Amino acid sequence: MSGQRQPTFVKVCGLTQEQQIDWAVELGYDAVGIVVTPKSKRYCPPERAVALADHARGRVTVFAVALTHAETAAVAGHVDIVQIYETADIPNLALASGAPPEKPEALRYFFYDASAGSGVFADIPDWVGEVPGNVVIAGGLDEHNVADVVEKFGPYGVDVSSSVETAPGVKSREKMAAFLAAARAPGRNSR
Ligand SMILES: O=C(O)c1ccccc1N[C@@H]1O[C@H](COP(=O)(O)O)[C@@H](O)[C@H]1O
Repeated sequence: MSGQRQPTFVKVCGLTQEQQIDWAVELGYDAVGIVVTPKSKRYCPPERAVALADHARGRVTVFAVALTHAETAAVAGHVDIVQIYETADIPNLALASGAPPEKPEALRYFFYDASAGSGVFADIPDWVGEVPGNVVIAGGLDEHNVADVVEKFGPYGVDVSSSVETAPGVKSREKMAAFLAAARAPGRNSR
């Protein structure tokens, strides 16, 4: 390691329209998430999810987000990373959980997420700062609390959905810009 600090990885999740992906790319987000579990209020059915993924691919890292591996089957070949709330034997796995991962070394990313898109923030346990690898913190983050979370835990990245919306699945370019600026505020880029 050179000791040089990398900017915090920032993902925006629950995008439902091509324009929202364009905003994420223009603003400089590292990754976008397309939600493919029918249990979500931001659900994109397979045809829409594939269209969105194809629109984004090569411009930004694309995540398919679901509760189970099975829910990602239709879109998995069109995305870079599969983010699910159970383990699976796949190379591009982002495991999301509110509990410590058993095999962090097998993961591309570990998402500490106790919210699953609810937008509710709760105190983050100290063990999150000890998990090795690419740890991304999610769950009720917004432009007002994200800098403190980055400063306290020094995660690889952060993820947001609810707080950059005006309604479920309806992202606001202004809110997305404000969140990104707060996440990468000078002196807070600690990965
Ligand atoms: O966004 C959803 O609807 C969703 C549904 C099921 C699983 C995960 C979901 N989103 C993920 O939730 C977190 C945090 O979201 P929020 O900022 O609290 O609204 C994030 O990791 C999304 O990827």
